[in-house]
Amino acid sequence: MSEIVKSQASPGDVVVVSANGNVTNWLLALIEGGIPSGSILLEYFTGLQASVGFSQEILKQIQLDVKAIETLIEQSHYSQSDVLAYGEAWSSLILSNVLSLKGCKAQAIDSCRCLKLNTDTYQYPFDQSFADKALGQLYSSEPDSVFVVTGYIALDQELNKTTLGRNGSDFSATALGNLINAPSITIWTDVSGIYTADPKIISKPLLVESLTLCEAQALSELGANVLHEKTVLPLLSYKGSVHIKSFDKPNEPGTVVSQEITPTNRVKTITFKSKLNKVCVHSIDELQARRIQKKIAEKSIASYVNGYDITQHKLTFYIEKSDVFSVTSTIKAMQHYPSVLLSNMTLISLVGQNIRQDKRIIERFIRRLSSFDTQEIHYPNNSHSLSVVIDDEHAEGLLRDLHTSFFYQEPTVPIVVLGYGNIGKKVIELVDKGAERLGQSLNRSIQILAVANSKRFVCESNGLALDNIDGLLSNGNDNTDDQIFSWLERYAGRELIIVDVTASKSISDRYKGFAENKWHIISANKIAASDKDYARQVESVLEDNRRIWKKNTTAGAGLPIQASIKNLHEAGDQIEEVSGIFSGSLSWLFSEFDGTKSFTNLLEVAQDNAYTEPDPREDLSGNDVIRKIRILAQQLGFEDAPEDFEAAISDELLEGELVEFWQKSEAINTYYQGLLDQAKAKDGLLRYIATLTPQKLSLKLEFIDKSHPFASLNPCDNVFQVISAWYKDNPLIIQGPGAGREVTAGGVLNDLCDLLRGH
Ligand SMILES: NC(=O)C1=CN([C@@H]2O[C@H](COP(=O)(O)OP(=O)(O)OC[C@H]3O[C@@H](n4cnc5c(N)ncnc54)[C@H](OP(=O)(O)O)[C@@H]3O)[C@@H](O)[C@H]2O)C=CC1
Ligand SMILES: N[C@@H](CC=O)C(=O)O
Repeated sequence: MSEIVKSQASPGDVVVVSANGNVTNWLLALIEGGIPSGSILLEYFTGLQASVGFSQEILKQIQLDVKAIETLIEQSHYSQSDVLAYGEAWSSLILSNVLSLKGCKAQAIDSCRCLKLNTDTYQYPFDQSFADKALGQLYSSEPDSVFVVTGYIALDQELNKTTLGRNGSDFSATALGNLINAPSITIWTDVSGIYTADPKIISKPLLVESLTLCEAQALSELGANVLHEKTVLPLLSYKGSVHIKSFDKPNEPGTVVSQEITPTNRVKTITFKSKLNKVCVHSIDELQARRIQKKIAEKSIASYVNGYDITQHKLTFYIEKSDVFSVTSTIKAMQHYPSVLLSNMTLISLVGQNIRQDKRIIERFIRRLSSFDTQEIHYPNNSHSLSVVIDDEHAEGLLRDLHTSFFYQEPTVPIVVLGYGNIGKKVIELVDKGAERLGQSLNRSIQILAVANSKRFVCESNGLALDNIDGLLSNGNDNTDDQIFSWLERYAGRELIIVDVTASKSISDRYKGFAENKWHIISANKIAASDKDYARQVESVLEDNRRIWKKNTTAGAGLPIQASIKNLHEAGDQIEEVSGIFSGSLSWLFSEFDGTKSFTNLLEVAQDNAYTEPDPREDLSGNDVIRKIRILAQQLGFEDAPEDFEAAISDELLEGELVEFWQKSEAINTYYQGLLDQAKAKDGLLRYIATLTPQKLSLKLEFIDKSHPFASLNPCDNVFQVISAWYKDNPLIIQGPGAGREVTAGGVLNDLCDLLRGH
């Protein structure tokens, strides 16, 4: 410790010390008769003198003090505080002496010279003017010294020595730091700061870099060893910074307690207090209950989960086993009758600024508890903690479970969603609703960094709040020239997922750049995937960069056709043919179109239902299905087969701009009425059928018999009939909705899960 003080302290700095080693416990044992003499103290200090080399005079002084203590105790002529105060006095003498011997001028100071307790003032426990006067004198008489002040001891209002209870030295330190307006206070301890959980139970807890004052206070009220409740008290009015560091690893950053109130809404740490007993006091009113609580607090005894039941007139709380005797006798002395209801209980609490205002944290907490037999959930009087009581036997298991759940999710891979139309909006809605569950099942948190449409984009490095993307986009950044990619440059080379739910060629042209930037891609946009040469180039860069391209929704929306082909292929099956209906919009249109409503009328409905492409001519021209055929052909190894594709509409009806297309409604309706009449005349049905074999890729608008396997589909269904070596006489059929918001967005989320699972 002397090396740390020497390297870090300057003249005028205050170092507050507690008693060395076990000294306070030995002094107590001497007082209580647990040990017959002070020889253990003498042995200890003789050893210490040999190892740290403080002066012989100090050792002699300690020997005299120990003799004096023994005599006082023998004569029963002492106050406990006076005896205990020796521990800190010796400590400050030794440290100041060792510092001086090392060339760092230091003075041992009795804290009773500067710390005097105030009358019952909760917020300002010490007398400021008393401290100002004493410290002012010290600074002027010893301007070039470091002051080594005894902790744990102060004067009471009658100017008698008094002890400050458990962790009293830390309390003295924060109190003195506050009284002298120190720019910073460092609490040196045997751990490197505050951890996400007790390192004795959790093998690899994370260090908490910073705590807000509210978090520190909540933590201290839950019995944290490093930050005692009283220690935090002076910090409520303190303006400087507070650090918790390890004297074993002084160069590590430790934990900072900051005055800033940053509403991070996340769990920072989980506290664990075991071996608690539940005490209950029956038949008392609320005022009596408060008096009991006050009395217990005055005895510096921590009580937890305090609750007064107004209907049953009873007070319940938990205390440490070692405090049971003192608490029950105190209550009995107040003419009430306590009973100890439960023993060996543990209090586990989540702590984080405003976590109680985040229903997802509460839901996750409750969900984790459901697999444990817990005693009671407790909502403390602040919004920064959430507690549960469980028996000691199962407590460590619950702590491990909670710790994994709240801290061991792998860091999120940030996601960017390009396209905020039918599918993009639904994807974000599903992520927003399911992020919690997804995070749990993937053990990764999901975070969307940016969302764009063709005009605007919004971004937030810490993740966007997903419940108001419409509002954010309306005031978002200009994206008319794909400006989002300038913002995204900072992520080049970092893992990121691009979700392309546009139908844009300019975006698909960027896929190679995405791959070069080491970004994963999830596409519902079929343009890049259907261009075999370009797709190969993209795949090759992705492979070099160990990144993934998921594109299941580019054929069959959410149906598992691509995965099934891949699995069969990998398992050794030989696929000979895949045929079926691959257009959701045309499947729906040809099922619904019976002449009662005009075709263009139905086309508008299909568009409203998000079955069509943004430009429905892409569906009618066959382009959309052709893309799907080419995507599947690559997976089947049929990509070089000759193509024979027919549109589902005559070419002249497609000519011109989209508005001109809609102006030709009459001609379009006449065209389809003609086809319907032909189908009826043949007692058949109109279907747009794709067939893939190694010899040919074809797409045709056909009249099929009503008994044909592709005849009786639900409107909008896709059907994929797979004939292979294993599925020869009885083909494999994959059938279901082939277009629509939910199924497609669901498919995109499936891709996301697969990607995050590394499939
Ligand atoms: N609908 C379905 O059932 C299925 C659709 N898909 C595919 O999903 C994709 C999206 O379809 P859908 O949501 O219906 O189409 P929408 O037209 O509803 O949405 C497309 C979105 O992309 C945006 N956009 C266009 N260009 C850009 C750009 N350069 N940068 C950022 N955003 C851009 C549009 O912006 P703005 O709003 O400003 O126009 C719009 O928000 C299509 O590729 C489609 O083939 C795949 C399977 C099924
Ligand atoms: N427009 C497409 C939507 C899905 O890819 C279709 O009709 O199938």
